[in-house]
Amino acid sequence: MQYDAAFFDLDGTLVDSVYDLYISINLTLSDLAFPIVSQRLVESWVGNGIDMLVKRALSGDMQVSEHLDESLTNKAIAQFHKHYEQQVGQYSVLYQHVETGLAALRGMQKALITNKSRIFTEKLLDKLALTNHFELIICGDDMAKKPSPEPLLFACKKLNIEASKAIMIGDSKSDILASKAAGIDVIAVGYGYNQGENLADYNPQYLCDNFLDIIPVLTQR
Ligand SMILES: O=C(O)COP(=O)(O)O
Ligand SMILES: [Mg+2]
Repeated sequence: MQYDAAFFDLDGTLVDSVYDLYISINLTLSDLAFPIVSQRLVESWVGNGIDMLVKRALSGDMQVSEHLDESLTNKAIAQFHKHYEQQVGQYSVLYQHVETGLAALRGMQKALITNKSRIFTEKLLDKLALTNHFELIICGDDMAKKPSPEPLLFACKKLNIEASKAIMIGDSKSDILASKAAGIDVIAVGYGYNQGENLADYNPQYLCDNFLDIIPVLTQR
């Protein structure tokens, strides 16, 4: 087989998690008397971890305002933690064919590499019965976040495989850039949260519109 291990992103790749994030962000914003924001905007801000999501929400923009007050930011992050801890997994669902696809890859080593914090990742994986699919789970607060190649290279080391024998599957440019920097092939999925970017511009080796389409890429000889 061309690949020995598959590294999966979480939000926007395996799980459509935006509604829980949208609710928790707006509860946070209304606690602080900030205007609430649309689900579409929240979706475009997901993918660089929770602190960044909160900062973008306070700024009302993808580009974080340089005038954000530090104590306000810290308060907002703490409020978000409180709300998301209650909310995580309530309305999050697996994308179509994820269960079938992961089952089809039973013999292959799999790691989950997400920018989401560990406390929320574990709850979400548990609620969706995904935990047992993965030999290794690396979260955004364990080490540098994607687009750093660090979590991908760490996974290669832990699973004892060459970068050229691994492939990453993700929905954002962070996943593609991290893979390229690590020398790992990447499948970009077109159904997730692309942060308003055209993923093809980042030249992933493969582009798939459906989770099942990744299986023949992973299992090709
Ligand atoms: O930004 C997040 O918290 C989610 O990140 P992920 O897409 O890497 O799972
Ligand atoms: Mg993602």
